[in-house]
Amino acid sequence: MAQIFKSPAAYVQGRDVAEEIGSHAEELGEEAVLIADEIVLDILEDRVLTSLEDAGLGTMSVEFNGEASETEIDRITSLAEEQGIDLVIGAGGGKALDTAKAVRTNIDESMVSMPTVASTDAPTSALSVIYSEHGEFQEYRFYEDHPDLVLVDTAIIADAPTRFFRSGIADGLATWFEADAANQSDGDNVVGGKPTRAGHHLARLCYDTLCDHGLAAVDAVERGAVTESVEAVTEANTLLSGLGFESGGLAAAHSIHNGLTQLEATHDATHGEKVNIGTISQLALEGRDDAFIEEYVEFSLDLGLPVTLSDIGLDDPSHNDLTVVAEAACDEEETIHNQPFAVSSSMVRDALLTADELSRRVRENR
Ligand SMILES: NC(=O)c1ccc[n+]([C@@H]2O[C@H](COP(=O)([O-])OP(=O)(O)OC[C@H]3O[C@@H](n4cnc5c(N)ncnc54)[C@H](O)[C@@H]3O)[C@@H](O)[C@H]2O)c1
Ligand SMILES: [Zn+2]
Repeated sequence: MAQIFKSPAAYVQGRDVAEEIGSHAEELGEEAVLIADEIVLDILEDRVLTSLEDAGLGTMSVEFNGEASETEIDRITSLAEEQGIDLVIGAGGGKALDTAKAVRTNIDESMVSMPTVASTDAPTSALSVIYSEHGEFQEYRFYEDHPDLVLVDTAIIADAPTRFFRSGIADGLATWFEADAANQSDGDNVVGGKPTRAGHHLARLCYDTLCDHGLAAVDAVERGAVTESVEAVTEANTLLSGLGFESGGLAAAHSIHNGLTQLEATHDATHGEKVNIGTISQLALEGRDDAFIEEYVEFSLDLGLPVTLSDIGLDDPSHNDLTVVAEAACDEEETIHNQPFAVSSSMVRDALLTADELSRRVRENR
C-alpha cells in the first residue's frame, strides 16, 4: 500500500484574523453561508459577514442547532441549495465544523473551517463524526476533500472557556502516542494509506510543542490573553494534531475513547477529556516504564486534565461496564489494532483499571 499524506490547502492563524476572512476566502466562492450556533454567531457573525461583503461576496447565516446529525445536515443542505451557495463556512466547535463539512460535501462546493475553540483536531480533517439527534454516536463519514482554508482567530480562542483549550491539548498529546504506535506496526493511517515521515514527525512536533508550551498557554487562556505560547498550542491542537492523526494514524487511545462513549455517564466529559483516559490506558497497555506513565499523569494534572475514571463521570464502574467499554474499543473496525501487538478486550479492561489506580496514587502522593 502507498504512503499517503493529505491536508487542507491553506491554514491561517493569528490574533483578529476573523476580520480578514474576506481577503483569504475571496477566491473560494461568490455566495457564502456561515453555519454556527447562537453563541458563536454572537461572537463573530458581524465581523465575518462584513469582511466577506467587503471582499464582494454575498452572505447569509444559518443557526446550527448543536448536533452533527443527519436531520440537521439535511436541513442546512436544503437551505444552501435554495440560496445557490458555493462557499460553506463552518464556525464553532467540532460538531459545528463536522456539520459544515457534511453540508459542503452534499453541495460539492468550497469550504472554510473556522474553529472558535481549540478543543479538538476536527477543523483540519476530511471526516465528520455523525450523531443521532439525541447525541448517540452513529458513524464516521470520510470525504475526498479537506477544507480549502482553515482560519483560526487566536483572540477568540483565548477568550473561550479554558476547559476547551485543555481538552484540545489532551487530544493533541494522544496524537503522538497513536501515530507512533501506527508507525511501529506499519498500520494504516486515516486517509487510506501508510504513514509518511511527514505525518509521523508532525505528530511528534505536536507533542513536543505541547510539552514545551502547554502550561504557560493554559495560564494565558485563563486570563483571556494571547501569547506566543497560546499561538504555539493553538497550532499544535489544531493543525499539527489534525495532520498528525489523519496522516500519521490513530491507535488505542481513540478506540478507548470511543469505547467510553458507550457509557452514558461519560457524556458530560469533552472529547479531549475522554481521550486523556484513553492515552493513560494506552501507556499502561504498552507496558511503559512506571516513571514515564507517572510523568504523563503529573503533566495532565498540572494542565487540569482528568486522569481517573471518576474524573470523567464513572464513579466505581462495574466489571460489566468496563467490559462494554473494552469490547467496543476492540471492535474489528477500531484503530486499536494499529498497536504493534495483538490487543484483546481483557487486556484493555485491565489497562483501564491499572491506569485508574496508578493515576489515583499519583494524585494522592502530590
Ligand atoms: N471530525 C474530526 O476529525 C473530529 C475530531 C475530533 C473530534 N470530533 C468531534 O468533535 C465534537 C467535539 O467537539 P468540541 O469538543 O469542540 O465540542 P462541541 O462542538 O460539542 O461544542 C462546542 C461548544 O463550545 C461552544 N463554543 C464554541 N466557541 C466558543 C467560544 N469562542 N466561546 C464560548 N463558547 C464557544 C459552542 O457553542 C458549543 O456549545 C465531537 O462530536 C467529536 O466527535 C471530530
Ligand atoms: Zn480526537
